[in-house]
Amino acid sequence: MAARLYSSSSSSSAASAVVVGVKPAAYGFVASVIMTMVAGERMAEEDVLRFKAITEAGLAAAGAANRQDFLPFLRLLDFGRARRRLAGIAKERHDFGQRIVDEYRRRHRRRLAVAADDSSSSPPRRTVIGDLLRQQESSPESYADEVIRTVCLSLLQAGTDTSASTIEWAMALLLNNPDVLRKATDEIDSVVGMSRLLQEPDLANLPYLRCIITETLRLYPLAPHLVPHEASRDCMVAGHVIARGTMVLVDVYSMQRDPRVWEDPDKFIPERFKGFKVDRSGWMMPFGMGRRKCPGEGLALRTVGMALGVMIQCFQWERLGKKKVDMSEGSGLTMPMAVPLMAMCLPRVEMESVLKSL
Ligand code: HEM
Repeated sequence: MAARLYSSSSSSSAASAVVVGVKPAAYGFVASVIMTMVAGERMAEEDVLRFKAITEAGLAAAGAANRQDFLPFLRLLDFGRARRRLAGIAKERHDFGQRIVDEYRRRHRRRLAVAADDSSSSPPRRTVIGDLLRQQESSPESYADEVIRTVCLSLLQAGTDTSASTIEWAMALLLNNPDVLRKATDEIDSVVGMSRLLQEPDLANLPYLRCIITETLRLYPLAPHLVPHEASRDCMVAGHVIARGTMVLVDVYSMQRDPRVWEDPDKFIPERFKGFKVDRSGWMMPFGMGRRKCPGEGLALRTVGMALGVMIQCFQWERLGKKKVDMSEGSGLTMPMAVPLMAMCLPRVEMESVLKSL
C-alpha cells in the first residue's frame, strides 16, 4: 500500500501531493492480508476489483427491501427478478471461490514436485485452504470443495469491507482533528523512528494509535445493529419480554453514543480510552458479543492498525479544502461514508529513503 501510494505521488524527479481515494487504497491492502492468510498469496489487483464488485452487489441485494419478503405469493413469480439477481451473484461468488481453491491446488502440486527434487526446500506456510484440504483427504464429505470455498469467501467478505471502511472513517476523523493526527505522528516517530517501516510488533507499543481505532469503532461501528439474531427461547431483556423466534437487532450505534455513559458522546476524543478499564465495556461492542461475536476482531485490529500506522508514518495527509470532511453516514448493511473520502497525500520527506526502497 505504501509503495503504491508513493509511486502514484512521485514523478520522475520529486514527490508531489496527489489526491487519493482512501477506501480503495485500504481495500487492496486488507484484501491482500486476508488472501495471504487464506491462500498464501496476495490478491492480484484485477481480482481485488472483481471481488469488490461482487461483494458490493451482494450487500446491495441482501440489504434491499423486496416485496416478496412480505407477500410470499410473489415469490412464485420472482417479482422484481430478485431471485434471478441473487442467483447471478451467487454464481459469480462460486466461480471466484472455486478459482482460489483450484489455483492453490495447482501451486501446491508444483511445490510438492519441487520439494521431491530438492530436500532443502522449506515447508509451505500454513494457510486456511491448505489446512482444510488436508482435512479433506481424511474426511472428504465434511470438507467438500463447497465447504472450503464458502469458508474462504466468508472470511474475505466479512473482513475486507468492514476493515477498509473503518480505516476510511478513522482517516476522516483524523483529517477533521489535526491535533490528534499530529499526536499520532509524534507517537509513531518516537517509537518506530523514520529509518524503517512500521511493523506489526510495533502496534503493541503504540497505545495512542490503538485509542484512535477504538474511538473510531465507538463512533462509527460498521455494523450499527450487529447482524440479525433470533431469540432461541422466551426471555426478558431490560424488562421487555422477547418471545422465542423474535428477530433481535442490537442498537450498538446508540449504545456507543449514549450520553448517560459517555461524556461528550458525539466528540472524537481518543484520550477517553487511555488506560480504559472496563465497567463500561458492555457499552462497546463493535464486534458483537458472545458465541457469535466476530472471530476476526484480533486480525481486524492488527490490519487496521498497520494500515493506519503506515499511512500516518509515511505520508502527510490533508483535506482537499478548508471545509471539514463530511461525516454523514450512507445507507447499506455495513455503514459506509455517504461521501467517499478523498484526501491529499504527500510523502514525508523524512521517509523518502524508506519509501524508495520498498
Ligand atoms: C473492523 C473490522 C470488523 C468489524 C467492525 C466486524 C464486525 C463484525 C460484527 C458486528 C459481526 C456480527 C457479530 C454478531 O453476530 O453479533 C461480525 C461477524 C463476523 N466477522 Fe467480523 N468484523 C470485522 C472484521 C472481520 C475480519 C477481518 C474477519 C475475518 C477475516 C471477520 C470475520 C467475521 C465472521 C466470519 C463473522 C460471522 C461470525 C458468526 O456468524 O459466527 N470480521 N463481524
